[in-house]
Amino acid sequence: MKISVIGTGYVGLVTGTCLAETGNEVVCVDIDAEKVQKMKDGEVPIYEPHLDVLFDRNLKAKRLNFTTSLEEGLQYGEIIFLALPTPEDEDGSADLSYVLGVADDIGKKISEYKVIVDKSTVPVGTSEKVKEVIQKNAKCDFDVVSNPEFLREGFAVDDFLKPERIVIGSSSEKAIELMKKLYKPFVRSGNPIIVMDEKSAELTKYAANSFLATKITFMNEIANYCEKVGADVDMVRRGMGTDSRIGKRFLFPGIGYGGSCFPKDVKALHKSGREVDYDFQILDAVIDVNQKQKTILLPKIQAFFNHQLKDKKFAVWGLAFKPETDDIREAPALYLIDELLKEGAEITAFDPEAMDNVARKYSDHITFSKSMYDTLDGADALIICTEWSIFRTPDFGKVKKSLSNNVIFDGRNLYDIQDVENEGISYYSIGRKDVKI
Ligand SMILES: NC(=O)C1=CN([C@@H]2O[C@H](COP(=O)(O)OP(=O)(O)OC[C@H]3O[C@@H](n4cnc5c(N)ncnc54)[C@H](O)[C@@H]3O)[C@@H](O)[C@H]2O)C=CC1
Ligand SMILES: O=C(O)[C@H]1O[C@H](OP(=O)(O)OP(=O)(O)OC[C@H]2O[C@@H](n3ccc(=O)[nH]c3=O)[C@H](O)[C@@H]2O)[C@H](O)[C@@H](O)[C@@H]1O
Repeated sequence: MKISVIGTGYVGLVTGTCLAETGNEVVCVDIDAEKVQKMKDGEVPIYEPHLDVLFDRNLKAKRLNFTTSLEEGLQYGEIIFLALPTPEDEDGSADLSYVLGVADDIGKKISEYKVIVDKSTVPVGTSEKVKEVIQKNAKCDFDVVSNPEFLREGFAVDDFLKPERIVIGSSSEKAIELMKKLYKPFVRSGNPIIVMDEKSAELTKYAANSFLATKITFMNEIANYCEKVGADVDMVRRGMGTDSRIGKRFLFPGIGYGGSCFPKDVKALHKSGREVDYDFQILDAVIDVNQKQKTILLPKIQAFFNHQLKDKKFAVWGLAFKPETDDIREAPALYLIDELLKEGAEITAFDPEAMDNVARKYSDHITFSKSMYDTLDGADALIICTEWSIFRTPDFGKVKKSLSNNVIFDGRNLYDIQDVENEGISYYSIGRKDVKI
């Protein structure tokens, strides 16, 4: 099939590449000319495991193509995916200007039947709005489908190629059949294509993300409570997670959820509720708790250093909002670093992939190191913000020797308490017993 993808960011690039991988001919459109040129030259503009191999293969086979011309994109595909940003607006709602702006162009530029597929995360009722905007100028038939994307950064290729489910929201039999045909190669593992109305599909996406954010936040509260009463959240997590109704995943406490989606999507659903006079009280609490959780290590750091953080030097391991990505959008590490900088501390950081992105934002304030151990030179303490595999089994001898204050503050509970205690290192983590040497 001929496919166009409008917006070649994270979702657009993964969508385009994976659809080319199953034999479709794909044109990806982006307004960022520099990015388009890089992709044409064979460069993958994001760090995403395994994407480079698929990208390279399909680019060389000429099944994957890039352009800055929206007109070309809109003429090309019989199915047109919208993978455009829906960022947080000033009032917390989803900014639909990218999606509706392109919809306006679609109405003016299509001349034969097209299926317009919304892959962006959008509030309930957006597909109706998109339809209306296109309809204003359209001279041919078209259908609008809501097809939310559930991929996770770091596992995006696997999630796209072997999805647990595909949600298709549409009332058009013709569009549903085309979408089923397109997705047939991806459902070989028996996972379902779930067809529903557009509004339910749109809400499924927000409900899934908000539920997962709530699950994490609930565990963060349990962890905070564990500290007050002397329980160990690791034990509680394992005890709870074995109940199949609860499940083991997304129960890991830490310094809050971040990323380009959970924070904005929880806020957008909350705001959408307000618009119809519905108060999502649970989401109010999730937003509030998560905001505080990002700096939950700060009081522990302050107490350890008797509230004298001026000129203290901190080594920070991990900047990305989670491992296996270079994405720093809403990364908890950056919130904690901001607070430490405000108190006059100095930061030397290492992240396997995200340092370039952070350097662009914090060019004058953070020093970056070539290796995790280099950050420790002259540092008073080590702070861990992202659970990259490389941080899981460090040479504790080296860590201890380099740090002047022999203390680790761990926002991701990477180490066994007993192991760190045996090494003679003071250790503060989330929801577990502190080790005070
Ligand atoms: N990043 C993720 O892991 C996931 C994101 N989503 C949703 O997918 C949507 C897109 O997210 P990302 O891919 O992360 O966004 P992104 O910000 O990485 O990429 C968006 C791309 O669209 C381009 N663009 C903007 N206006 C354009 C226009 N008029 N014409 C052509 N290109 C244009 C930008 O230059 C950029 O390359 C959002 O609604 C997001 O919530 C859904 C699932 C996963
Ligand atoms: O809509 C989206 O963009 C995507 O948002 C999330 O994917 P992603 O943001 O890539 O990352 P997650 O793995 O979900 O992690 C999000 C945040 O939660 C945190 N987290 C996750 C799990 C956990 O147990 N504890 C925890 O603190 C992570 O550190 C991270 O900051 C969802 O998992 C995807 O299904 C969805 O498609």
